[in-house]
Amino acid sequence: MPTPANLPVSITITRPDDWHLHLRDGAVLADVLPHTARQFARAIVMPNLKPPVTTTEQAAAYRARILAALPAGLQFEPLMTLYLTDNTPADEIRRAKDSGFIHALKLYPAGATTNSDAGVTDLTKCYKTLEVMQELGLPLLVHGEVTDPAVDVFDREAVFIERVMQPLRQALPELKVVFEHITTREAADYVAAADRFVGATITAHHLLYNRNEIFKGGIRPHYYCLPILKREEHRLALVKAATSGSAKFFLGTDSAPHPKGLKEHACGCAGCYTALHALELYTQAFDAAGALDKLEAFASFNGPAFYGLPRNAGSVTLTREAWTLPVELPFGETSLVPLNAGETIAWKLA
Ligand SMILES: NC(=O)N[C@@H](CC(=O)O)C(=O)O
Ligand SMILES: [Zn+2]
Ligand SMILES: [Zn+2]
Repeated sequence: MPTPANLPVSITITRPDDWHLHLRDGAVLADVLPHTARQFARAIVMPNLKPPVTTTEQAAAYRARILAALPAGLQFEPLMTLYLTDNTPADEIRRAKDSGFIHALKLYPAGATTNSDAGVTDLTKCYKTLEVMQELGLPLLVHGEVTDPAVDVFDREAVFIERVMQPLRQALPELKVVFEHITTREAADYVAAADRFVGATITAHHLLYNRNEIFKGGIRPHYYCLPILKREEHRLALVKAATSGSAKFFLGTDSAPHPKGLKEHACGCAGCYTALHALELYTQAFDAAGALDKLEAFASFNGPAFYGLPRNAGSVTLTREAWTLPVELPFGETSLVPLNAGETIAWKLA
């Protein structure tokens, strides 16, 4: 189809980063890492391995395995994180900061999501440790959902704001906090109204889809992730936040690979694999909002500013050029189904 004359046919932006990524470990690393490294110069690497990455020593070893899996010719810097537990000692925070390669700690409320069993049972238990993070300027990244089974799964993020976020920010007002993968109007409003110590990542899939997508013509497990897709009004609030020009919102794909057999399953895993085409999906979302001019700050400037890191050198170009995604990808001994498998999308990374 010819492109109408008034639509931009390409966009060039400073090389972006992914501020929320799951790379997993072992043989599959080499299958997923090149997808990310092709688009992004750096990524905040999530620590929810089995067992979780809880010490600086473990993070150093994991970082070395990531770099060893990087194909020659690709430049990529993994920004490591530690998994916060009820017992993370203050000394571990100092070691993490001194390492130079650990950029944050991650809060998984115990039981909230994939590999969160070793997560925090009550955040107030961690306040002493968080105080040291505040002092050293090491951000806390939060999976912002309560785990109370009495709370409806669609309300868990909004309730987290009241039950965890507000008391935390009251107790430690200068602790840098990233509200990860926000999915609701409540979270977008909360972050927009907060001071400079709070930021948020937004995924491409939460910008593009509402919860209807999970149930279109039958149950579609590849659209199941946590926090779960919400109503259209929430998607619109996320698009508004991402395209607002506010420096508090930045790109975080939450690309989360799971083997095909565990997604297409009676009790399927949560997580969408978008690393293959993330930048194209974000471009599509910003284009649909008429806000391509806001993509660069969201993808390439706001994240480094929040983390106190320099912007990347170099650039990437996307063209309005339709291409069809593979139906599956290699994933160690098994296979991986990307989000939008077999579908044609409108933008292509050059
Ligand atoms: N987002 C997801 O649905 N899953 C993530 C975990 C997470 O980010 O919560 C995963 O590790 O699979
Ligand atoms: Zn999460
Ligand atoms: Zn995640």
